[in-house]
Amino acid sequence: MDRFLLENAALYRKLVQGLKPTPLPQSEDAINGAPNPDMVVSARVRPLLDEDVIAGFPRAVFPRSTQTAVVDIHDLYNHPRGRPIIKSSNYQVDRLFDSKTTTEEIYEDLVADLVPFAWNGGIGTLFTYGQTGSGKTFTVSRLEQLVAESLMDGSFEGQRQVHMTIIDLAGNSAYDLTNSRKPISVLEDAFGVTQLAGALEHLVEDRDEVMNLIERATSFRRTAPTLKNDASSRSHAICRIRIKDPSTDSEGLLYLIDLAGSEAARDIAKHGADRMRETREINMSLSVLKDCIRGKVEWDLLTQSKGPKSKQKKPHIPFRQAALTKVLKHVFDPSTNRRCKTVVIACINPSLADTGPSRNTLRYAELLRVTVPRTDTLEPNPLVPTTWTNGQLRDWITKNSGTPPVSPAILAPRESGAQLLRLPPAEFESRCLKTPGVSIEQIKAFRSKLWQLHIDGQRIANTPVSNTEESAEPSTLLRVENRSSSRDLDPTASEVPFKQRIRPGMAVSWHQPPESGDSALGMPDSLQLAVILCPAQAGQACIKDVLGSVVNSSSSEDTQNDKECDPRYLCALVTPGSTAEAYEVNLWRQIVIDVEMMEKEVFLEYDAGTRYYYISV
Ligand SMILES: Nc1ncnc2c1ncn2[C@@H]1O[C@H](COP(=O)(O)OP(=O)(O)OP(=O)(O)O)[C@@H](O)[C@H]1O
Repeated sequence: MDRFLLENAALYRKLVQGLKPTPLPQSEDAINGAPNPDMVVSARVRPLLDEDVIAGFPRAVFPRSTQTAVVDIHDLYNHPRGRPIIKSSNYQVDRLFDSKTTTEEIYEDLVADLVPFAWNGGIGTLFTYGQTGSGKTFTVSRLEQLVAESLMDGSFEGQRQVHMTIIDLAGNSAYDLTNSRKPISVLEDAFGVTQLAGALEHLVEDRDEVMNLIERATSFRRTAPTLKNDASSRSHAICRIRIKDPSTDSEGLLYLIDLAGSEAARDIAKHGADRMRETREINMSLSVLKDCIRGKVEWDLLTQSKGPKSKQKKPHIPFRQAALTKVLKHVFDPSTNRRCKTVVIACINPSLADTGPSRNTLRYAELLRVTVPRTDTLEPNPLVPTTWTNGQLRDWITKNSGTPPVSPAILAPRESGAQLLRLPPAEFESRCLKTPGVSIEQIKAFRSKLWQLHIDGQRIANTPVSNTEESAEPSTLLRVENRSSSRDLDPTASEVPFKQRIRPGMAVSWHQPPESGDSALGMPDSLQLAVILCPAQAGQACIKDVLGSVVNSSSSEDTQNDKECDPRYLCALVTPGSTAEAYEVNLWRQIVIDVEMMEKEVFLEYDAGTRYYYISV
């Protein structure tokens, strides 16, 4: 085959030059949806290397100049009756980098965002994959350096402890690359957490420490010669960076993964049995990885979609089927409910000798793409942020984020309204703070405003349009059914001081008398919130609250005293959730609160997506 290609290289060049632009494929995005900003699938076409040029193989992979992120591969085929012919195929990815793009440009475009995302508690994952010799290690090793520089340059808000582990996986065996490639075990503990038993986790404090670890790991990476690349890696190298916030005990994760090369059948044919088995294992783990990536994206889309979820089939995420995906359990297990951003870089060798594997790599890339429903096909509604396109969102940010306005290009470079609502609060804050002059109070009020609009927007979206006057009554009932807010239904209620209109379901902030001992409730001193359940007198004599106090003390001897005191209410405690600014209502942690101890009414809004309550203004 190689001989046929070399003999016809000049003809091939001529035929490719004479090719008329093939009709553009109808963009899948135009039909199905928009690219998903939480899962970006890109391709990088490396330049032809000197050895390719010397061997005489021409370039066969051509990024389209007329259509973004579409690449053509032109193959040369031997025609049985006549001269060789060209067969072309084209592939669509989210982002395409041609041979002139530098790794620094790719970092800025794709990877730079993952670092603050993980710094603020998210899980950022980067994969490079492709045929051996296509530039995976070249790409990921420079990206690792750039991540280390960004992570350690002190530009992010707050203190973090950064821990690094670097392992590699060859088949089902795992090794610690920072500890002389000592074998380790990938285990799931009793709590379902994947443990890398025996792997060292290094606390790193500056860029040089990170770079030393990466260099040490590279030198221990197991390699075996392949036909394509003398230093080909035959294992998946996983660099895990755990970023812990000591003030909240929460942590973000960053995975940088250089996947083992998938070899072409032509190359495998010349291997021994061991290498064949190894190759099969690599290809199997890549296939499980693909199923997990797609499954997770589909799962996320399902949980964000409207409509009865119980009737929709949940995608299967087979993360236990391969050691690679077991290590990445945090990313794929839907029960962990963590926010994830994933970037895939498919590396492409442009040589005509390698069009088969290049086509496979790009086909795999296309399979990883799961588009999100286009918000511009939903009827846009200025009152429903989930229907906003990026343009509408940017416009709203400019007009509603206060003075100075938050830069929409920094806060929402690509996101739609629905996607911005899913941004973790810390990430939202840190993006806003990049606009000079913006204060933290301004950001909190701005975020509350967006959420308030979103919650009101959900009500609008859920309320059927009523055409008749008689329907006014049922529609009010529907509003009550769909309530997700502690606000009084009567819009004029706020004109009356809250202590004169206390009702079940009202949320209040309150302060404990110092003598009652703050620690008894295990609540942060700064915040005491509760939801009113009923007057304390409604409780039976034997009922006690979480502090062990009798709820209805009017049944005791102090009846007369009590009647003279301020009324008291049995309330449910509101406690912070696992993410910033999110709260849980603890119906079974009840406490009696004197009206005198109540400070003000607060509005709690329930978000069905995260199942937490948020305070709105
Ligand atoms: N964008 C690029 N610009 C210049 N040279 C590149 C580029 N990408 C890769 N190369 C060169 O191509 C060769 C193969 O690259 P690399 O080792 O990164 O491949 P690989 O995909 O990691 O292969 P394997 O899976 O076998 O490890 C190297 O010599 C590398 O320097």
